[in-house]
Amino acid sequence: MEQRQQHFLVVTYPAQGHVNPSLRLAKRLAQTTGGHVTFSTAISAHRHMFPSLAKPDEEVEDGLLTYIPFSNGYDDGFKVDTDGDLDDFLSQFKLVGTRTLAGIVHDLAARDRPVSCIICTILLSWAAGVARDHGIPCALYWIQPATVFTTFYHYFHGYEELITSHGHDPLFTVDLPGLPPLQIRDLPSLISSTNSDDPYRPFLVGLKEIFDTLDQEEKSSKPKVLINSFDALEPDAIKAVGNMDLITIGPLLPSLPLDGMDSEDTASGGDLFEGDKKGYMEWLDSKQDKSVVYVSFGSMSVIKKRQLEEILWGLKESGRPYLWVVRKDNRGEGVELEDGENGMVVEWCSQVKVLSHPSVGCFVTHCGWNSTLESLICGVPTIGVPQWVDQVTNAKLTEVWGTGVRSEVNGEGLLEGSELKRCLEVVMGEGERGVQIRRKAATWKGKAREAVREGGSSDRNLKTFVDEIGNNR
Ligand SMILES: O=c1ccn([C@@H]2O[C@H](COP(=O)(O)OP(=O)(O)O[C@H]3O[C@H](CO)[C@@H](O)[C@H](O)[C@H]3O)[C@@H](O)[C@H]2O)c(=O)[nH]1
Repeated sequence: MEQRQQHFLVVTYPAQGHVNPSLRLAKRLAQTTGGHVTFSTAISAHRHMFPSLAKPDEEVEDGLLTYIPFSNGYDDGFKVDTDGDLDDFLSQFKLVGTRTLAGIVHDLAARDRPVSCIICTILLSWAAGVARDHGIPCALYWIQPATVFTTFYHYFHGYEELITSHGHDPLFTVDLPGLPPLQIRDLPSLISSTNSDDPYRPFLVGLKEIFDTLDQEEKSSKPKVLINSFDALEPDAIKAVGNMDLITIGPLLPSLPLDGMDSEDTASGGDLFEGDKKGYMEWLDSKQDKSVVYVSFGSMSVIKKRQLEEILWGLKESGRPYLWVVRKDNRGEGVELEDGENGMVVEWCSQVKVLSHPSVGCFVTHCGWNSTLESLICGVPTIGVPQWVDQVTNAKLTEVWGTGVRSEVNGEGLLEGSELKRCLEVVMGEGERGVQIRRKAATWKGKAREAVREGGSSDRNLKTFVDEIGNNR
């Protein structure tokens, strides 16, 4: 009997840090299998990915992927600060999302394109229920480091009390099986935070649901978790949860800027924000190699006025040219930032292109996992200014790899301009430490590229995963 083509349905949360790695995986799957891949995020993100659609939920076909959005009940988007309670949002998301995703799976089957595997990212554990109801295998795609996965695993399996009871002691060291010693300040903020009013706390409930789902699955088979990381980067963390298969398939980029492939195609193609029209790439062309400081705190961080002023002061004092991404909606009220003599401020850029540019010498980053991987594969050393969730752990990891430094904040949690200036001097200056950091960044660039190259560890892992899904049908 002729084997049916595989059809992966990749489902993701409607945020830039989730859309980018999911879209990259979807494209990789389509190229690897030659089969159908459908990408599905909430309408609130889909409408920004395709701003010219007549209807915000319209299906899109681009020759490689099909894009079909689901509704989560918030088709115009949701912001915690202004639109209400995160708890209500997540419950509604689950309720409406379950129904509308099930509708998509049903419709695809009716169109003779039955889904053979659902892959979902974090915070969407309910998608596993949709898969189960339709008799379809489901895999979790963990879009943060294996170290963070393992940390949460241990937190939910016996270490909660130890971590919580030391929440007030940032320097207390926790030994979690398979991980290097981590201080409380290095653990994801959702579990180390002592602030019981943290508006983001409901995310922890969402994460618990993921691990409950995996525990449930483990009763009948070894759960498979795809991880956007690579073997050489986190060898111990990957093996630290023996009852699950952590399958590294990263670092996934839009189209890999591998040697000979530093093409136009380093744009992600899934931007939820409008790119700045300023000629920042030409501006970079005019600068010397490795001289520019690139500053970006991802898609979500809101930077307060005082913090912006400190950063501006530090950048100016360092005397180095800088390219700084600060969207208007992500800066404190009343803050005006203008292009300076030696610096350019943009609303949104094509980050992988920027990091691939030879004139960029340092990335001042909030350490979102995508930014961390992008800096690694482009060989750009980092100064970590972590804000929340996994970012503190990611900043710690860059120090373990030797590719960056973590900046220190003052008693008010503020990165002072003088500290930024100091870090820039460490990373970009001629001192011994800077030389070593830059050497390590170059080494890890090579290892990251090796992993995703044809025949590399991540490439092999993805192909094996695809074959296993195919064989089990
Ligand atoms: O001007 C810009 C700025 C950013 N980006 C891209 O936006 C993405 C940002 O992702 P990330 O660096 O992970 O930051 P966040 O958007 O903050 O991501 C959220 O999601 C990540 C994955 O779960 C977590 O690691 C972070 O902590 C969380 O804040 C990256 O791919 C960047 O290349 C651009 O293309 N242009």
